[in-house]
Amino acid sequence: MTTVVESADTTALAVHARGLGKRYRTKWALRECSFELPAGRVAALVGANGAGKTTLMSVLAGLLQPDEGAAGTSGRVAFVSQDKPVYKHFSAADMLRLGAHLNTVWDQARAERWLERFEIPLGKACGKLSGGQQAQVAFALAIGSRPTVLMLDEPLANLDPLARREVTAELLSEVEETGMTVLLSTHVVAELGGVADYLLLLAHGRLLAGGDLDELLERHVLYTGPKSDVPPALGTVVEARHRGNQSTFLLELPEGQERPVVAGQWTTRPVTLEDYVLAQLAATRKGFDA
Ligand SMILES: Nc1ncnc2c1ncn2[C@@H]1O[C@H](COP(=O)(O)OP(=O)(O)OP(=O)(O)O)[C@@H](O)[C@H]1O
Repeated sequence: MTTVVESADTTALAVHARGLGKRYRTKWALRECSFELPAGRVAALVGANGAGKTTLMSVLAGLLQPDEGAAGTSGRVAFVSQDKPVYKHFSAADMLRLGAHLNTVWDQARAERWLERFEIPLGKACGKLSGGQQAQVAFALAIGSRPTVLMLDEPLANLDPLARREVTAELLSEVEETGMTVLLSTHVVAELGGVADYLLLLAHGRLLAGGDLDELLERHVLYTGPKSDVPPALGTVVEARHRGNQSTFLLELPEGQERPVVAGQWTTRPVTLEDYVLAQLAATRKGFDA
């Protein structure tokens, strides 16, 4: 579903959540979720299957009522849900006409530009387009509504590797051009390096990490060296892996501590988004943080 919501809240923050919680019957899908997403950022919402990403986006988009806490978004919000439905008998051009009819603010040129960029035939019935092409029609519709906050649930899921790279690049240039804020959920974190600058990491319905991505990664370091039960420096072990005679530790450094220099056979390298997310997912799966 593509939904556009006009919000009365026009604070400087693009999205905020305070103590947000949502349950389905008795089971909490989201709990005590608080964060502030500044305007103009590209935020990656990541977490294992069932972590609560869709639930969070649906609450933020106003499609689900929270059971506790509150959330707000500034300006116009467009939400493209995971299934990205388009009317099967409508062509892409018909879908854009529908977008123009349903939205109070509409940028036909921008929507058409997106379709041209990805070589989506305008006249063909959407039902005859591939899954990835249908997703592009849904994105064009969302972009055409000129949102201030664009929320995309698994936008990269149906796309081939090249299209994934091009969609993220295109989103980034839309952000630069329009100043909009993007919140996208994904399992394909490798593609988000250099694109996302803010991270929201959910585990079991709770926000495990949230904030500026550079700052977050800066506080972490990855060590590889001879097999050892303990890391070569002080810090909180996010993940320890032991293979053969080798150990790898991903550490969160104590607040304010400089990156330590380690001697001997240990090597260190900066932590990437993928390193960090995989380590956190592995840790929560093992129950360390659950
Ligand atoms: N309509 C529903 N009724 C009951 N439980 C639900 C419903 N929707 C989601 N849930 C449950 O809420 C939890 C969070 O689901 P959600 O779809 O938000 O996770 P997700 O992080 O988006 O997962 P995925 O990565 O698999 O898409 C899961 O335990 C799920 O089973």
